Amino acid sequence: MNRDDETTTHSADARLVAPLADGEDSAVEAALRPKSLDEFVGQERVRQQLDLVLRAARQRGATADHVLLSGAPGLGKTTLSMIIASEMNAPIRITSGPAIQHAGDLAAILSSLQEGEVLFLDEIHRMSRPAEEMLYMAMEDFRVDVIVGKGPGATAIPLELPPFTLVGATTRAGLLPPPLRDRFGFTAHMEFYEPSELERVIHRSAQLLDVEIDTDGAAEIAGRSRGTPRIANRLLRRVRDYAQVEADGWVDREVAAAALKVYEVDDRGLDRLDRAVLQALLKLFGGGPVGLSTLAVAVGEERETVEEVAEPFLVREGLLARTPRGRVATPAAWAHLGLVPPPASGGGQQAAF
Ligand SMILES: Nc1ncnc2c1ncn2[C@@H]1O[C@H](COP(=O)(O)OP(=O)(O)OP(=O)(O)O)[C@@H](O)[C@H]1O
Repeated sequence: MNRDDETTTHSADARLVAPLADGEDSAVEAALRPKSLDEFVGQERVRQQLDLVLRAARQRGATADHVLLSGAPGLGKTTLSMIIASEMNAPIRITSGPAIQHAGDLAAILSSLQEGEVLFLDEIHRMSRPAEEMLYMAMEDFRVDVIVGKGPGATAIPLELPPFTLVGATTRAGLLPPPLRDRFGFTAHMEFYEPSELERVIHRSAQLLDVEIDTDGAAEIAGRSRGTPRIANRLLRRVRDYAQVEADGWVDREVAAAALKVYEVDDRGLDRLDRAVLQALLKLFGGGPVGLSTLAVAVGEERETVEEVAEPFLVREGLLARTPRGRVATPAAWAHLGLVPPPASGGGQQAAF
């Protein structure tokens, strides 16, 4: 799923549990970002490996190897790139694949880098082909060929670059051409966070935002955050509003649960759209199988919204299965909505999932 897909639908935009940043997130996130590897919660394996890569580079007095970070939105790729720069005591330049449509755009950025600078290229899989090819040489030889002129008279002028560290981020490592993937010295896949890790994220953010929260309150929010720190931080801010107005600013389990009920985020992190999809699947179609288009019409949404915004989380949670014959609810979906599968229909088929 790319950003365009996720942001074109109004349902996706308005969602409290959307993994992509909204305007408010961007304003607050800078204040909540961990500044060092020690402060970065979870992702133990990635953290350990990255720590070694950076320490070794520092000891050698060299620029760190290029790093590729892959994983879903909101798991901390931008944060980690800033940490890499700060651990290497280097400046950072931030850009993204869609912003680099021409090789010349990339040449301009690369030629203005300082020695040792970190270049963070978000959504690297969305860069144009000519820019991508220029990047190969830049990564490997710290050199680019700038083409001057057009047609038979065009000449390539080689341009030396200072050594730099490229940090590429992608939600879809599988879309990267192998020659690009192979040029990264270190590749890290970021996983969704465990509830206990999200609890630590929430406690840390609560402290920075001056929110009083107890362990149970943090656990309640963590369980609804869909494994994603960005969502955890966003839910915390909404709970803070509720607590301020209704509970003297204090957040415990009851306050967190009551707040998130107001915002229609249930105890598993499903929101209204997710539940509408499940409810239609169970109540109107007996648990499926039902075609995606039919399901979308039943919930009054675009096909893409159901497929790209609601379904990935439902599938990940084991509530819905995509089969060649259509969408099918799992036994967990019936249980989650407190419904009993009809004996003669979906129930039997669902046992297979
Ligand atoms: N491991 C972590 N510990 C604490 N906070 C985290 C962690 N990972 C992410 N966050 C917080 O979550 C928010 C989103 O993180 P970030 O912007 O780095 O995600 P991202 O993976 O780059 O997302 P996107 O791809 O959508 O830009 C930030 O506010 C950041 O502080």
